[in-house]
Amino acid sequence: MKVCVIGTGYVGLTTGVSLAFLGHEVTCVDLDQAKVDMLRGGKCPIYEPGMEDLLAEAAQNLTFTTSYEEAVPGADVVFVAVQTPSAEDGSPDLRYLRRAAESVAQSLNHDFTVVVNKSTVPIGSGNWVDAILRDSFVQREDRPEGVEFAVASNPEFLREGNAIADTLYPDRIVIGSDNPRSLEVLNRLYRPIINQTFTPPTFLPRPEDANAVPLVSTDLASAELIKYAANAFLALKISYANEIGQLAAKVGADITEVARGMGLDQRIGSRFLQPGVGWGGSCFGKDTKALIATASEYNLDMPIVKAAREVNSRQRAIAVERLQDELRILKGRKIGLLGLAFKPNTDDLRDAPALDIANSLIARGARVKLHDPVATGRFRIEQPELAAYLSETIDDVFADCDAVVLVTEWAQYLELDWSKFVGLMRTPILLDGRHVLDADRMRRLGYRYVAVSG
Ligand SMILES: NC(=O)c1ccc[n+]([C@@H]2O[C@H](COP(=O)([O-])OP(=O)(O)OC[C@H]3O[C@@H](n4cnc5c(N)ncnc54)[C@H](O)[C@@H]3O)[C@@H](O)[C@H]2O)c1
Ligand SMILES: O=c1ccn([C@@H]2O[C@H](COP(=O)(O)OP(=O)(O)O[C@H]3O[C@H](CO)[C@@H](O)[C@H](O)[C@H]3O)[C@@H](O)[C@H]2O)c(=O)[nH]1
Repeated sequence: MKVCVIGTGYVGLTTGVSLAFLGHEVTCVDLDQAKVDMLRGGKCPIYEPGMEDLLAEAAQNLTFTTSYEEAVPGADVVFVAVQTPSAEDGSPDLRYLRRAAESVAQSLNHDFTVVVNKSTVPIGSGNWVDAILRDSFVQREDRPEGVEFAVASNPEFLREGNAIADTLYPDRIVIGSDNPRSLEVLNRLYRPIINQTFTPPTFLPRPEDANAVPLVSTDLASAELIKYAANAFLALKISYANEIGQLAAKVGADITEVARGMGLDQRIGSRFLQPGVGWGGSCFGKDTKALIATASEYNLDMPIVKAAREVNSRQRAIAVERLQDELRILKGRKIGLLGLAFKPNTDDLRDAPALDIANSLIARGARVKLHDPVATGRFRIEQPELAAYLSETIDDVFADCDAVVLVTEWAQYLELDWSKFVGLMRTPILLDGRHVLDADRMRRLGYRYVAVSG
């Protein structure tokens, strides 16, 4: 099938490259010429494991352009995957979506095109996009005859760092549509994934437990709400683990053991109970805020979602308090942070806990040293005022340091020979921001091991 994808960020690029890999003819549009140039050269503008390999495997079915006219005409499906960041009042800023929809309408010329919203958007946006498309289309002087289109919602559930596996082997596919023809088109598009009939990429074999993928076919509003409800649930699951973690620290319980004991109950499940400095990234913060903003439009309070947000920001503050408890005075102390990206296997720094922790330490007069195995290039561009604090080497982070915080659990850090670094520190305080290090072993090596919850 002929597919167009608007936006080549984390979601658009993964969607476009994966569909091309499955054999569809895909054209990806982005307004950012630099991104398009990189992608044309086979280079990936984001750090996403496997993406360059998949780009290479799918190259014959893939085109990148800045031109809607080159991409939209003749497409059976147009995915819109532009950013929807938070506006001042917490609601999503839909400017990028509006502009994309207006541009799509200028180039529609096929007998039937499904315009699929993949961006995370407030409930009701499907109808809003439909209205923009129709208004813009009827105003076209060159409006072709016999053109039909319909809007569908197909929320995305990929995790950064795991984007390709989440796309090829998803837990479910959700399609919201009030139009049977759209459903039929999207069913056809996704059939290789739904039935798991494709040959897996060489670098990413099909997991042994991969089964046929459930398709949730529903109305537009329900599909849009599923996305927010799922993200808010995951966010509050982590916040709950962190809230219990604070109590565990007071009563002398081990939150890792508590989370394990809870998670083995299949009704609870062990995933997303990892305690620590809490969640960051471009989605949980923005989407919980948006859910609260949408509910307030209907005079509805969302106390559980609000509490999840509160607990999450408290965790970042607690990390700094733990250091203060250990060192008493933070002014003049040298504190190293290991990990800047909001989680491992990505260079995404959006709402990364490390940024708040670093800024808070600097505000208290500490001298910070920042390290990340992958995200420093992006960090220099996005956080120029903090760039001077970057360390090139792990030795430099530890040298003469009063405390080191493991903020992001990159494999490189977990696999460090920790015995090598303890002697470099002025005081060997190690704050485990993710509860992933072996506390007993670290203590045996001479560290004063402290965790965020405990
Ligand atoms: N990042 C994730 O893990 C993730 C997962 C699921 C859902 N989402 C949602 O998907 C959407 C996209 O997120 P993202 O992280 O991929 O964003 P992103 O910022 O990485 O990428 C958006 C891309 O769209 C391009 N763009 C903006 N306006 C455009 C236009 N009018 N025409 C063409 N290109 C345009 C930008 O240049 C950018 O490259 C958001 O709504 C987000 O909430 C994100
Ligand atoms: O037990 C856990 C699990 C995660 N995290 C943190 O939570 C954040 C989010 O992690 P993750 O969900 O793995 O990453 P994202 O790429 O932000 O993915 C989330 O947000 C996406 C955007 O909407 C959705 O598509 C995904 O389904 C959803 O998991 C990160 O800071 C993690 O460090 C924890 O603190 N404890």
